Amino acid sequence: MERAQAIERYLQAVPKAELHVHLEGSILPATLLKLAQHNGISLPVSTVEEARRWFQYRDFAHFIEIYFLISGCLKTEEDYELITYEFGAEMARQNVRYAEVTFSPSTHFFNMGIKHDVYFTGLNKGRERARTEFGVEMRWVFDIVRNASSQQELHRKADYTTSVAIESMQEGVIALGLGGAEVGSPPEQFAPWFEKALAAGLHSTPHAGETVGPESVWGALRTLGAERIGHGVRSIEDPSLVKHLAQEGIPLELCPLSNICLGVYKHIAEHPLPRLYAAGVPLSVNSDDPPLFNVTLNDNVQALYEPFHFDLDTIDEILLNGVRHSFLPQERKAQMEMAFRTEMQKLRQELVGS
Ligand SMILES: O=c1[nH]cnc2c1ncn2[C@@H]1O[C@H](CO)[C@@H](O)[C@H]1O
Repeated sequence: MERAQAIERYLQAVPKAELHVHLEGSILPATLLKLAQHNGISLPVSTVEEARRWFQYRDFAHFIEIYFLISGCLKTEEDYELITYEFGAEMARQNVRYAEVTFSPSTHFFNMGIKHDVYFTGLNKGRERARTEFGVEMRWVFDIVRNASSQQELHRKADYTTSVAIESMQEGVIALGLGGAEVGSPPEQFAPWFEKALAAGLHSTPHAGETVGPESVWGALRTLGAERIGHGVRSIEDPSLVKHLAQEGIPLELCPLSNICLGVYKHIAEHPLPRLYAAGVPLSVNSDDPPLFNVTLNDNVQALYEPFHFDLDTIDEILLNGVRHSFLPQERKAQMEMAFRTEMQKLRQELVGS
């Protein structure tokens, strides 16, 4: 029994890097209630307990509905600064040293009327305070929200997201993403914006293969220049795609507990992560929208030990993938991987004895 507890303590303490986590999906419930009240937004819940029960989803569309409501609770620069600062505090609690954090500018600009310099000044003030106070580093992934009521709206949102992402490259934005409901919104139509973003020097990491099958991952690889895939978990359904991902070394940003909470898989024991790993597909473990699933990144990491039964050396390698698959410059990645390895060895001796 105590070995299992020692391993749990080790997995909490070990340094990590996270590549797939949404800022608006990480707002702490108590903070969300305060923001809603302060900004005159009426939510169907008024206590943290009620919020936790509210975070149960009938299906993906229901999740997006709640996600949209939550995004609407943000109004001032201070609100954006607060949620980013608190995100940094949570990183420190999980021993996450580096995170590439997804944010959806078009929801705030078009749906809530918040100007770029309001939300982005807040985001970067919060990011800087978290760096100074907790020693955690964040970079931004701005994602195009794929759902729109018309082609014209889709173009407007994609144009806006891509241009603010390119404009903000010197202030921490490192990649263009693609989020929202995949059903009925295949990746191919977003090729022009990803072409523009890649040409400007941004990286490409669209969501694909989460709520739809392998064809969406093929589409993201072939037409969006995807260097990583958000989720991509349903690649498992196409052996030729699994082989391609392994041979080309294209990383998947897996979020196992998110897939259970959103009904992609019924039980964690049937999640394809072990099969993808065994097939040689590069993968990292991420939390996606932790408070919205009432879990933490460390709960996702713990799943590698129980129920996936990976040994600690393998778990350490999967955690180091969070550094290796990041969009940091090569030398920064090498430094960070070295520092993580040294700390892992020390913690393995101290906490597990092996
Ligand atoms: O797991 C996810 N898949 C797709 N979109 C997600 C996920 N988590 C959060 N979002 C967010 O949902 C919004 C849709 O309007 C987007 O902001 C997207 O980033």
